[in-house]
Formats: sequence, C-alpha cells, structure tokens
Amino acid sequence: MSEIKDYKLFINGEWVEATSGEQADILSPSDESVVGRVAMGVEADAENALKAAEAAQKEWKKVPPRKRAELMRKFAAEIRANKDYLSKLLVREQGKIISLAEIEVEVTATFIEYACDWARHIEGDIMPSDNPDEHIWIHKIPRGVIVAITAWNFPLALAGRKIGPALVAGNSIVVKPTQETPLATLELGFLAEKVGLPKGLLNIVTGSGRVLGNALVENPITKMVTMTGSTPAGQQIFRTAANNLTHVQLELGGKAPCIVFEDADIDQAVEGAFHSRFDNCGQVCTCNERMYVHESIYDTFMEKFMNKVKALKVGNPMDIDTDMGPKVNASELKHMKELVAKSMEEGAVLAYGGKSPEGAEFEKGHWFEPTVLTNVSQEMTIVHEESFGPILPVIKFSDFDQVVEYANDCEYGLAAMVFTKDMQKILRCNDELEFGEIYVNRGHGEQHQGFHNGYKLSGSGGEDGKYGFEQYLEKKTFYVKY
Ligand SMILES: NC(=O)C1=CN([C@@H]2O[C@H](COP(=O)(O)OP(=O)(O)OC[C@H]3O[C@@H](n4cnc5c(N)ncnc54)[C@H](OP(=O)(O)O)[C@@H]3O)[C@@H](O)[C@H]2O)C=CC1
Ligand SMILES: O=C(O)[C@@H](O)[C@@H]1OC[C@H](O)[C@H]1O
Repeated sequence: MSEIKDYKLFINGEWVEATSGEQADILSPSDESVVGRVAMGVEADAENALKAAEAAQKEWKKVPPRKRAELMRKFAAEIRANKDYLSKLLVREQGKIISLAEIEVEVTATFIEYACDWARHIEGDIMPSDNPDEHIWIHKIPRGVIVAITAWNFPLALAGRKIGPALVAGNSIVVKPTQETPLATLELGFLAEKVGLPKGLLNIVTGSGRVLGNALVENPITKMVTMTGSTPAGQQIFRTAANNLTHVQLELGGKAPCIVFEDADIDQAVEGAFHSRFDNCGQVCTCNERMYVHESIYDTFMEKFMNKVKALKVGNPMDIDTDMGPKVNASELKHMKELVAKSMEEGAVLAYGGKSPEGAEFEKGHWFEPTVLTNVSQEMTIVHEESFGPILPVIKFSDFDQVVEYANDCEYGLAAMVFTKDMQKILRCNDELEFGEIYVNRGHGEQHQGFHNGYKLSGSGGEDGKYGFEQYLEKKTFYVKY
C-alpha cells in the first residue's frame, strides 16, 4: 500500500475543494515520506458543512431510532469490511503497530454498534403534577448539529466514539480530525456514501484547529462540541463555546499513577504496568505516566519489569515482530528528549533508554527508546507534566497515605491503576483517589459500557456508556393540563 491520495472535504455527501484552495501534506512518522494530502478548510467551509448538517438533521430526527440504528450498523459493518485497508492507512499516518491498528478499526466499529444498542432506550419521564388534572412529560430529544474534534493517537476510534452516539441519538455531525492523522477518518466519507447515509448527516472537514476548528465551535448552528485532545486546546474550546453557551464534552490530558502495593501479585502488576506505559508508543490518554512501587517489593518488581523493557523491540510498525513504532511527529520527539534532559538535571537516574535508537532504519522518522527513570522524587517535572510517550518515572513509597497523597498531587484526574489484593486498600482507593477511571489489578483499557470521565484538567462531561450517550440528547419538559 503506497498510494498517495489527495482528499477533499466531505460536505453534504460530496467531495469538494476547500474554499482556501490550499492543501497540506500528511507525513509518515516512520520515514517522514508523504502518505497523503488533505484540503485546508477555513471559516467558509465550516459554515457550508454546518448548514448541510443542519438541513440533514431536520429529516434524520424524524427517522425512528431503530431505523437509524439499522443504517449505523451497516456503516459499522462496512468499517469492519475495510479493516485491512484502514489499519494499514493508520500505520502509515500515525505509526502505531499493525496489530494495534487492526484493533483500532475493530473498536471503531464496536463503538458505533454499542451506540446502536441504545436506539430503543431513549427514555423520558412521565409524572403527576402538583396541580390537579395535569401531567408532566420530560422528553429526550436530539440536540441538532454536533461538532466532533479529534486527536491523533487513535484518530479513527475517536471519530467512531463520537459519530456513533451522535447519529443514533438523532443528531447530525461535522467531524474535524487532527491535521496530524486525518486520512483514515476521511475514508469514513467513502463508506458513508457506500452504505447510503443521508447526504449532510456525516461531514468530514480538514484544516487547522485554530482556524477551522474554532469556526466550527463558535458557530451558533453548533449545539454540542465533543473534543478529544490536549488540555490547552480543550480550555480554548470551552472559552469559545461559552459565547453561545454550547454544550461541550472534553476528553483531555492525563498523568495516570500506577501504584503497586506490597501485597500485589508481582507478575500481574509487571504486565499491567508495562503495557499501560508502552502501548501505542505511550500515546494513550490513560497511560501509566508515573509508577509508585512499595519499597518492600521494589527490587523484585523492578528486576522483572526492566527485563520486559529491555526486550521491547522498536522498529517498523508494519513488521509483526515490532512492539513499538515511532512517536507521531518531530515536536513530540523533541518533547521526549527535553523531558529526559530536565529529569536528569533534577536528579533522576536514567535506568534505560532516553534517546533515539541507532541504525539505518531509524535515520528518518521520530523514534524514541522505551525509557525508565529511577531515583525520582515527587516534586520533579516528569512526575507532573504529561509525557504522552514511552518515558516512565518510578518512585518508591512506604505507606498508603503517602502514595495516595502523591497520586492526588496532580492537576489531572483521568485514570489511575492500583495493584493490591487487600479489599481495604481497594475501597480506600475508591474513596480517596481523585481520578474518574480507576483500574484495579489490571492495566488500562476502557470498555464501551463504562464511562471515560476526566476530573480536574482532564476534561468535562465524560464519554462512553449510558452517561456518554445521554450527552447527545437534550431534555424538553411538557406541563399538560387536561
Ligand atoms: N482524554 C482522552 O481521551 C485523550 C486525550 N488526549 C490528549 O490529547 C493530546 C494529544 O493530542 P493532540 O491531537 O496533540 O491534541 P491537540 O489538543 O493539539 O489537538 C486535538 C484536536 O483539537 C484541535 N484544536 C486545537 N486547538 C483548537 C481550537 N482552538 N479550536 C478548535 N479545535 C482545536 C486540533 O486541531 P489541529 O491539531 O488539527 O490543528 C485537533 O483536531 C494529549 O495531551 C493527550 O493527553 C489524546 C487522546 C485521548
Ligand atoms: O483516547 C484514548 O487515548 C483512549 O481513550 C483510547 O482511544 C480509543 C481507545 O479505545 C481508547 O483506549
């Protein structure tokens, strides 16, 4: 697969040039070659896409939810039928290993199928009024036009996570994928045409967040913005959306602690901590960003853990023997190197990695070794700043209250992992850890029926499950006197 496709904007069921007439190259993280070209949409294109979505939603909301779900299941099936093409495209644009790219395509389909299961459970309320001869009816109705803005780490899955519930709930949607990895998401436009999604129901526009993304957010046609990405961008979107008091759902940065207590199953903890850091080259919002190991098991745990780190194979993400591909771009790679340098200045010890691997295959691209830092103290930068890459600081701790204090000493509150067999500790972690998603005795990995919910600067609103689906619905209350 080496074709270089030029993609236009997908608006109202048609592929159209951006009004700017400009394009942008999409580069491979593995060798910096051009893997595709996209149109650079601007404000006028945002208006066109939103108007198309507004028109389509007026008809779509009248379609019975079960019928909406039937069509969306066909869309999900078409995504799955194109797994080979889409997964290879994800490897080319994002650099994740092929096995994970295949999982991402599957998860995109299952996000949509999970939303379809809610079609016949859009339930309101009927209750008696305090007034005689009066009922109160609370209806659940679609919001209207949804804007979805996605990040580069799982671009296709993040799009499916939002398209599914938005459309099953009776809304229409304009998706703006990140400029880093827009290609697989754009392919959804062809699949939408193939299954016969009504024109204007799904629109996919590419362009910068600062220009196109901002125009989508600030437009009064937009009735909800669902965004996945960094905290600074999410905060800017929150401020812009305030102008119209538009409903906003934000899934942002994280700095997940992974706590290994003295009574943990060591092998279980090693496995969970390891894959939770190095999956997708550490580019997962729920990644193990800082590890706390009880002093009594530290040496045993670290010996096993480091053996796995040293065995990890960095290389061509299309090679099935590869465990980890490159970082997505040059600025992310630069951030890795800066974080390691800063950590060493502050007194950390480089136990492994810390630089780009050597060899002809690594001369191009944005490669970085799995990196472990020891002799780390709580006040160091690496313990607080999200790396979103394969760098793991390790801290010894001595007692429960100390490690809970360390874990909560953080401006983020998305995910946390704890390993212990002690029910008292598990329940106290539930009571005292300030994170929206806690994994006990396993590594990270959300389920669709859960609730992906960030506290503090990790987000607002939450996504997935019953509570995520509900966000795509508005309430309308009737007082009916008879
Ligand atoms: N909580 C979660 O589930 C997840 C969180 N993340 C977080 O995302 C970050 C990495 O992803 P990354 O793509 O770099 O995040 P960014 O915040 O840079 O970008 C995310 C999306 O927002 C767009 N955007 C940026 N600024 C604005 C704006 N002012 N108005 C409208 N849209 C805007 C971007 O457009 P463009 O870049 O194209 O210009 C992109 O499509 C990390 O911090 C990570 O923690 C990532 C995945 C999941
Ligand atoms: O956004 C993330 O990084 C995670 O929520 C990730 O995205 C899609 C996968 O299903 C999640 O693990």
